[in-house]
This record gives sequence, C-alpha cells and structure tokens, in this order.
Amino acid sequence: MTAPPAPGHPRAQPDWHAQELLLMREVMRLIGSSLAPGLVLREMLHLMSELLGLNRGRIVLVDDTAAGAPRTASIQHAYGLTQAEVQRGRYAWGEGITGRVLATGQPAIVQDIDAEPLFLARAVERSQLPPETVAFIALPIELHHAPIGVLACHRIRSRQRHLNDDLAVLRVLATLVGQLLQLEALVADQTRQLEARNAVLANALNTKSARYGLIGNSPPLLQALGELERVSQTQATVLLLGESGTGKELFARAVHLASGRRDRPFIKVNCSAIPDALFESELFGYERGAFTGASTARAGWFEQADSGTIFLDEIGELPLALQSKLLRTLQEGTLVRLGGQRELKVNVRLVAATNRDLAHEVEAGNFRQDLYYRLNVIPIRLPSLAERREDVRALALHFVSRANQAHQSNVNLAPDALARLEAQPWPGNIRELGNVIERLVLLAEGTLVTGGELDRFLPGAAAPATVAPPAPAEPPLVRDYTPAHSHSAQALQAALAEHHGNQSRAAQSLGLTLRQFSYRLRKAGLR
Ligand SMILES: Nc1ncnc2c1ncn2[C@@H]1O[C@H](COP(=O)(O)OP(=O)(O)OP(=O)(O)O)[C@@H](O)[C@H]1O
Repeated sequence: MTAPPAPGHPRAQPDWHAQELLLMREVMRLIGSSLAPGLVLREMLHLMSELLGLNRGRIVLVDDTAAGAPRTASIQHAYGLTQAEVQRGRYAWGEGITGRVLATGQPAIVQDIDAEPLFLARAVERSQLPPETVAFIALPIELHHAPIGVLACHRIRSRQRHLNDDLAVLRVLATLVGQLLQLEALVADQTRQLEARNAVLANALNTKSARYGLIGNSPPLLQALGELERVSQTQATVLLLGESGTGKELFARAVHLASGRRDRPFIKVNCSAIPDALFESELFGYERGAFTGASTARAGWFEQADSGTIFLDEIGELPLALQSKLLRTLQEGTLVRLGGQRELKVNVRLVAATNRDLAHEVEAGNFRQDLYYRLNVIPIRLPSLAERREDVRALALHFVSRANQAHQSNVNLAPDALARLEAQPWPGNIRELGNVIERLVLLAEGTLVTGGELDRFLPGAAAPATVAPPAPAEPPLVRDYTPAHSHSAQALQAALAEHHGNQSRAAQSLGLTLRQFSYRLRKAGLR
C-alpha cells in the first residue's frame, strides 16, 4: 500500500480518488465477512491512516452511565494510539473538541491544534505528534439523529489533498459506523432474547425437576417429593399440609400418578366449594327419589373414583355429620348412597389437603378426632415458596413458557427480572407467582421484560394497565390471588352480620371464596 507522501517529498501524488475507493471497498468487504464490529472498525481506522493519511483515528462512544449521573464518553476503538493513550481518552459532555461534537452534533475542524484553546491533547500529547502544523477533524456518529459518539483523527495540515475531501470521506465513514453499531445493538438484543428462550427450553428439558409437572430442585421440595414417592405405592391415606397456593393439588395428582392407580380415575373435590346441603349427595351419590327432584339415581364422587384416587381439598371444611360417614367409608371400604339401603363396595385411595391446623380444629370441636387420626397417618408438609426461593427462577420460566403457549406470545424475562422475582416475599406462594407471570405475558410492552418493567406487575403496584387483558380462550391458568390482609376485621364482621352469619353469602358479597373468607376470619381472630 502507498503511504501518503510527507510534505516536501518529491514523490508523485497518489491517486486520491482510487485510494478512497479502495478504502470503501475494503471496509465493505470486511463488514460482509465479519459480524464483529470491533474488527471492522479497527481495520477502517487503519486504512484511513494507510491510504488517506488520516492518522490516530479513534471512535469515541457514549459510556453507559447510571440514570442521573453525568454523561461521559470514551475511546472504544483506535488505530495508532498506545494503550495508555486510549485509557486517557475519556471526555465529559461538552468538554474539549470531542465533548463539544457530542453535545452539539456538529462536526469540528481544527486547522491548527496549537492555536485552538479548546483542544485538550488529552489522549495523545502534543510532543508525540509531528512538529508540523497538525489538524484535527471530529465528526458526530449518529443513531436516529442523535449523537452517540465521535469519529476523529489527526492529519498534517499542509498536504496536497484538500481537507474538504477528507471531510467528505469521513462523513460517509461516520454514517457507516453508526449503522454498524446499530446492527450490533440489534444482534445483542436478539441474542439476549434467544438466551432467555434457551433457558426456558433447558428448564423444560430438565426432566428430573419436572417430575409429575412439579418444578423445582430445592431441598424442601425434594424432601416432600421423596416422602411422596415412598408412600405412593401403599394404600395409605395421605394428608397434604401447606399454605394456599403451595401446590397441594399438584402433589395430590403426583401421589396418584406415582401409584399403581395411575390409569384409573383421579377425582378432585374442593370441600370449600360445596354447599353443606349438597355434600352428602355429591360425595356419596343418591338413589332415585332420595329427595325432591332426584328422578334418577346418581353415583357420587367416591363411586366415580372407584379403583382410583379421590382428592379431598380443604378437608377441614367437611361438615361434622359427613365426617363420620367419611370415616366409615375409609374404614370399611363401603358406602351407602343418600336415600339408599345397600352397602356399595368402593376401593378408593384418599388424598386429603388442608391449610388449617386440624389438631387445633379437633380441640375446638370442629373436626372429629378419630377421622383426624385416620387422615394423619402420612402427613406431608409442602414448603411455602419463601422456603424454596431457589425454585422461583425455574417456576417463573415454566409459567412464562406456559403463558406464552396459551396466549401465542413470546415474552421472556431478563436476568435482572428473574433476580427480582426471587427476592419477592410471595405470601400467595406459587399461585401468586403464576398470576404475576400470566399478567406480565399478557400486558408486557416488549418481548424482553427487565427488572425495572417488572415492578408494575408485582403485588402492591398500581394496576398494570387500564386495558383489560384479552379474555383467555380457556379458563385462566391460575386462580386469582387476593392478599390475606385485603379486608379489615370490621369489613369481615359487617359482611357476616349483613348475611346473618351465612359465611358463603358473606364471602360472595366481598368477592372472596368461602375458603378465602374463613382464612381471613381466622387471621383476624374472629374464629
Ligand atoms: N412445584 C410446582 N411446579 C409447577 N407448578 C406448580 C408447582 N406447585 C404449584 N404449581 C402451580 O401453582 C398453582 C397453585 O397450585 P395448587 O392449586 O396445587 O395449590 P394449592 O396448594 O392446592 O392451593 P389451594 O390450597 O389454594 O387450593 C397451580 O397453577 C399449580 O399448577
């Protein structure tokens, strides 16, 4: 390659036009063959020096500073500068020539750096430059019409080549640099999204932690799972204990799936959702004519679960009269339908769950002691989410992928968002986490949710948006979570009084389920 002639040198002038074209062609070729802008930019600065005599080229880019901190910029790519010179190349906004180009977005041409008081000579000291008059050219690098950096270089002022020609080439190069950096940012963004997606898939493939659909590898979860697997093959009744939303239903299914009954029915009964008057007929069925309107006989849940598993959720809500009937069925393996005489044989494995302290209910006379003993043969305590914080990430990724599938969306969580989720208290446990993620997938504005954006979806934040989420095609994946302190003791009492002590109606008037209502009563010390 031809070096530009030194001033006063008798050599013939290079063909500048050909040199410019060569520079452009080489830079384009590099862009086409490498996705790494660092390499392309350095080579561009090198060719600027070799072919056009534009020396010590540097690209100064705006630094990533914390919000509110003063903006600065520093040399990110350079040619012909020592490491120490690059290190020194940091500029405050508006400082010196480089800082001014950044602040104004206007190019600067310093004809003689020795005569320009604004020129800082910060990166390269004057003593390191040739003794002739040195010019400095600096152009803004723009992204969406805003300066994001500066392309600058030195040149010996008195050369055959016009400064204006250099300026024209540098303008093209500065535009090119802006576009390359934009492409780099786009690729980095997409890579981040792909990495987040990859984490979801890797999580889904981790079969060990996805046993029976139960996500998590924390010691308390594994302990509960271990206990479950040890008892699953027996016929023993299992009592699942744990706060609301800890996964009792999923565990009950796991007991069923891990047992020899897995191909037989699994019947789930939520005791808190059945009105007292219907309990017996729902659970044990009825004969024709058992009551007005019973025009045909009907098998109850127990019969339907025959040779399979019945899951009685919220067993603490079972009325006392039914408790003795349930005990008989468990002890003798028989039942009598409502209005019937015949004893029917049933072979059902019972899994029961409660978030109440049953021993306390026994003491208070609300629960039969003999039934309690019968149920409490194998109690398994499910940890709260706060006790298994290390599972939050895996659970969050699981819910994200489930909600993405359900709503045909493609939302991912950035690492800082996952870290924030992990630090939350989660009083509503896994159900609450699932609800937050579902809302977030429906209402997120971009496809990558960062820690900052997560805030508005977390409990306690104002409603995330005024738009109603689109109605899901199927029932929502997760039930709604209302914080346990959502109603004052007075509000609970007033609702009870208004409905003459009828808890179901009082609960309904407050928009709560019976279970949520009675839980709040207990919390408020009213029961
Ligand atoms: N380990 C887990 N892995 C994946 N999802 C889970 C896990 N545990 C619970 N879930 C999900 O969390 C939600 C709440 O779980 P579940 O309904 O089983 O809780 P629960 O303890 O029965 O609550 P409640 O006592 O209020 O009925 C469900 O959507 C369930 O699928």
